[in-house]
Amino acid sequence: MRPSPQFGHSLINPILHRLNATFQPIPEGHLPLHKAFFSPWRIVQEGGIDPLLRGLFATPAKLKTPGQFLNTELTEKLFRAAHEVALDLASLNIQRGRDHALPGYAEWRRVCNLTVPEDFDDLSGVISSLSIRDKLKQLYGHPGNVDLWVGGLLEDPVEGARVGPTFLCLLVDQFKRLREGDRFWYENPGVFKPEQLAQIKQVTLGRVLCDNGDNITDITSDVFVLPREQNPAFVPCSKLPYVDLRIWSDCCSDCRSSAFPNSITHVPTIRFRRRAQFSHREDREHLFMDLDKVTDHELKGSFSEGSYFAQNATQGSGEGRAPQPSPKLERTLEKSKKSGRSLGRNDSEDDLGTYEEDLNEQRIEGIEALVEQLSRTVLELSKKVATLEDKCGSGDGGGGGGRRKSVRQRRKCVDETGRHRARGESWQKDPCAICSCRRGKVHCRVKECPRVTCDNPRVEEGECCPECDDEGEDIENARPAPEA
Ligand code: HEM
Repeated sequence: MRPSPQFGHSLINPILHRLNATFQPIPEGHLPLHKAFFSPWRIVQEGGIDPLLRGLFATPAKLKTPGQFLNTELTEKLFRAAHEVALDLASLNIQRGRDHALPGYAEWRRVCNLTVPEDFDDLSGVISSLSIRDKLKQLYGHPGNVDLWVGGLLEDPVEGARVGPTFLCLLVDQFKRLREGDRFWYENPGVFKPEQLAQIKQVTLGRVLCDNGDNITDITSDVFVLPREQNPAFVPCSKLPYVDLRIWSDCCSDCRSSAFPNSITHVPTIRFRRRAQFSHREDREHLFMDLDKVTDHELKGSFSEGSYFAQNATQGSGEGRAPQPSPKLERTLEKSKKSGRSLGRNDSEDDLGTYEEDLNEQRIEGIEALVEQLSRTVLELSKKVATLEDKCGSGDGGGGGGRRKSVRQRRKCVDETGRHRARGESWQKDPCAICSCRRGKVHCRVKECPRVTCDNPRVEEGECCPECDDEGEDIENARPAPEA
């Protein structure tokens, strides 16, 4: 519900504080809000974005008081630089709610199972200031006419919150719906791996400011709490946890193959297990690395070709040089390369067994999905082939002329010399065999010869059967042989 998050307008500070690296005001000084509108040049010429960011986390937000809900920079001078007559943010908020035909404040209280006021005294429990209730009565006449943004904003805050019960209810409901209606919600199973989620959850707004400022080096541990409320007031940015993006690395053991669109690494839905070297320090402990003996430097150096560090390392020696593995680690890597296994915690000359298990696990995870996908494809293709076969073998009935023609063509034959034979055609394949074309297939009958008893039978040219010189002596009558 749009008006409820607009409660944020009541928290806007009329002054933008601008602080230098030691949290002192910059020479150009702080900035009245209306002078900040439509003046991006100030960021370029007046010290960049860092002074503004420091002002946001190191100075208090505006206090919402019964005397002032929105500061006059917003109600009297909004966008004055761009409009001949300045705008009024409060009026805009009220008007926009009416544009959308939103029910009034009292109706929303009903939605939230809160008491519905019949007169303005009924509101004394949630809007304790009598003068405010009187002003409302004067303006609206009846509680049923009060706009949601106005009534919600005027409620006394619930303990521990910056909003009253109505906005609290609507904000909770809104954000709950946003989360539950979002199938890509980052905490949903399958959206991120647990170790990636762990990385995301440790990020703070402070980390975001450190990473996105030009040169913010110190910050409060909790940017929502004033420095004076924290001990120490400021910490170096390096102390705040950061996202380790190596956990998102999708490289399988050979990144070169990922250049080929049909390689296994590009088959959708297949994600390979993360390599042990890319794990958190905590994870690495059970993912084989002997951390007691291997330093972080060695660990980075141990990344093989295609790894994050190898890809980003500057060639050559000197400062940008890629960290090199220690001789011990190199030997271990060499050994694991030869055996085709990944590095293991208990790696030793004699102990090779556990790695094979891990490697298999890694492969099966991808291959199972691939096999499943291929099986589905094969099944679909088989169905299509069966359908086509059905259509072709269903005789001449049905189908268009084109199809009948193709069926007739299919019923032609090709003989042993590669010559086309018409349906029903017969030909002498050789002196002993007569063939014919039937239903697209060549059928041959081989002549059966009579038995001969002479010692030197002869086969005349163009004849099939052997004969003795003494013709007819021992010859039985020829009869057709069964179909070949
Ligand atoms: C200098 C600070 C700010 C200025 C000048 C400002 C100004 C505005 C303006 C002009 C609108 C459009 C009003 C309309 O015509 O309907 C708007 C909408 C809105 N503002 Fe702000 N705002 C500021 C800060 C904030 C903050 C801190 C929050 C919340 C924490 C907030 C929440 C919203 C929301 C939820 C809308 C409605 C957005 C929509 O309709 O899609 N604003 N704001």
